[in-house]
Amino acid sequence: MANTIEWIGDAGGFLRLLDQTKLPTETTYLDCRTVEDVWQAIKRLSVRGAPAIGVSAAYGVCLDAGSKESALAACDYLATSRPTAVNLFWALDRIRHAIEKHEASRLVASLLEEAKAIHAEDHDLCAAIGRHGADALADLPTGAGVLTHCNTGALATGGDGTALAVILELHRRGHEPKVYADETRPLLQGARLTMWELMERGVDATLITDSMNAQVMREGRVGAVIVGADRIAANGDAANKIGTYAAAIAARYHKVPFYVAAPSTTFDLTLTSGDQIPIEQRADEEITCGFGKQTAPVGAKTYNPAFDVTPAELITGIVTERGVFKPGEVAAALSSAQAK
Ligand SMILES: CSC[C@H]1O[C@H](OP(=O)(O)O)[C@H](O)[C@@H]1O
Repeated sequence: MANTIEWIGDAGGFLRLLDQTKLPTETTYLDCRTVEDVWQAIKRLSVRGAPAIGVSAAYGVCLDAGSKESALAACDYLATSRPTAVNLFWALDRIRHAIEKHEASRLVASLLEEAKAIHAEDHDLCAAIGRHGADALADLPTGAGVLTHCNTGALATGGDGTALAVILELHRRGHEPKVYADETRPLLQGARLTMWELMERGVDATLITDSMNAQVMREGRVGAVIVGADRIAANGDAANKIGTYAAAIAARYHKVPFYVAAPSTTFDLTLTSGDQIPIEQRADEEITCGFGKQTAPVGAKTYNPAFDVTPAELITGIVTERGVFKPGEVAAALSSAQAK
């Protein structure tokens, strides 16, 4: 598996990102030597996925940390790249605290240590999510169908992923999950990235269009749905890639359990409900001219929210590194764990 995110060198080094806009046909890397390079990479989804965005931004600040002022300005700038994934803001806040705490004389080295710690911690969070999620789905019959949306694997995180970490753990344990991957329009993270990751790992995966998922559930092919998240409010409402909400409605109608997998760094407990989650709006061309192919009249108006919010009532359980919780209980569980 190619390295999604890698810091090259020491304090004077740079950030190497696997360019996810080129997958699955090309494995190419972006060497980011300025904060602007990292901002652009996040904005155009060369690096994407809530945890991976946070990790990349943390490293990005290290590219302009010659003074506390420039480092803090880099944090503010990177925070404008994408609005929904709260991991970005969590990681930048942690870097801001490190800027305040450390001596200016060795600031870059100190921030690089903090960014590497954030990266390593996310790797471990993914592993714990994989274990807890596989435990929760252990009663699925061998070979049961598992539907997922967008991409939540190693390409989206600092480790094996969130929802995909659960699927990979089920695979490792011999449950032989048959994955149905939504292609995930308009940027096709499911087709381009999830299928690439699962096929690389030898997992049985079938690509479907987003509009097929209700029919696949109706045909009884799906034993569970598991997706990721970009921001989860205190009541358990979860923002995730557009199309997730429709999958949750179909799952409820067809009595298929619907799980959300996310680390505690994806929770925003300052929000009482998902209505307060900022939803990124993206360019018309992603729909009218996807991957350079004009498929709608030039100048066609679109509505292109990158995320939607699944209400807690449609979620069976939220898989975190601390365990699996009902949506209404997860905030208290995470808060009590943080208090310890
Ligand atoms: C563990 S990744 C979480 C989340 O991020 C993805 O969005 P994007 O590809 O726009 O960064 C998708 O919503 C994943 O479920």
